[in-house]
Amino acid sequence: MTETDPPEPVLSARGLVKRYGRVTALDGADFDLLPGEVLAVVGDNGAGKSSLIKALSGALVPDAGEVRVDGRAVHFRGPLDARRFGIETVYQDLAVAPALDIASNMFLGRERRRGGPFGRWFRTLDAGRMRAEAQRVLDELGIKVKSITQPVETLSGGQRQGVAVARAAAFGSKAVIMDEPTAALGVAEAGKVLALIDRIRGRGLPVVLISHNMPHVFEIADRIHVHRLGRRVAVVSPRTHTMNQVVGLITGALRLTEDGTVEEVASAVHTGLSP
Ligand SMILES: Nc1ncnc2c1ncn2[C@@H]1O[C@H](COP(=O)(O)OP(=O)(O)OP(=O)(O)O)[C@@H](O)[C@H]1O
Repeated sequence: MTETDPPEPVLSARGLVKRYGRVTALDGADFDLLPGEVLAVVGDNGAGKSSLIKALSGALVPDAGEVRVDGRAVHFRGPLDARRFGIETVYQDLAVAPALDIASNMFLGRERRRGGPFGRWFRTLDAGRMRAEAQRVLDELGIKVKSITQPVETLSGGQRQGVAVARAAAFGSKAVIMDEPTAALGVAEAGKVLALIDRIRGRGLPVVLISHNMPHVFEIADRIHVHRLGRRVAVVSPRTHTMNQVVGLITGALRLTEDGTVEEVASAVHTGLSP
């Protein structure tokens, strides 16, 4: 690789297809996540964004196409397969167990056992170690809570989202994928989640962010993947393109040319169908 070569994507996909009966959710979708970046995925309702990230996180098995990790083809049969590759996903519906405390939530399904015969034979949990580790991750990410032992149901929406994001950041070693992490939050709490994403990027972990919130996307993303009708139609930078242009790409009013500029898509009236 020379200095001018683009970096190898950490996570990528080529030609993904997913059909639900007559509906084509993914229609030959490509995807590339570069090291250390925040990549926003934007698109209209039904464009196939969720289907795309489900394929990348193992929650959906595509009918055709390929997912690659560090350039090598992988075949995820479920979310656990993706996790084994260090790909963690935070879903829109906040997969936390409300009655359990913060530390238990962070280690849900990955509990630490005590060493020695107790851990081995009685499967005794190492609560102290889990609490200490959970606290360390929260501190590192700047998430403030009263106590690591408080039930998650006593937290605000933003704090809960923080716990879900912290869990992904703690276990993700390759990439963190987030589906609308700020959708249900107020302005202040959404700001904190954006700051959290920034810190995760600061630790060198790339983040995929699905969002309908254009100001958030422009605030945090390094690049923007525009999804339309089941496939990637453009990748642009918030530094070189405006929000209006991105909205035009989403609706199909604009398209990206080879040199990276955008142009209006001629309507039927302009295409010679009428004199
Ligand atoms: N399990 C399913 N069964 C049937 N159709 C589905 C299923 N999941 C998604 N679809 C359809 O596939 C298309 C793409 O859906 P998808 O959820 O991926 O889009 P999206 O861009 O994430 O939309 P939104 O922004 O509204 O969440 C839609 O037409 C949707 O109705």
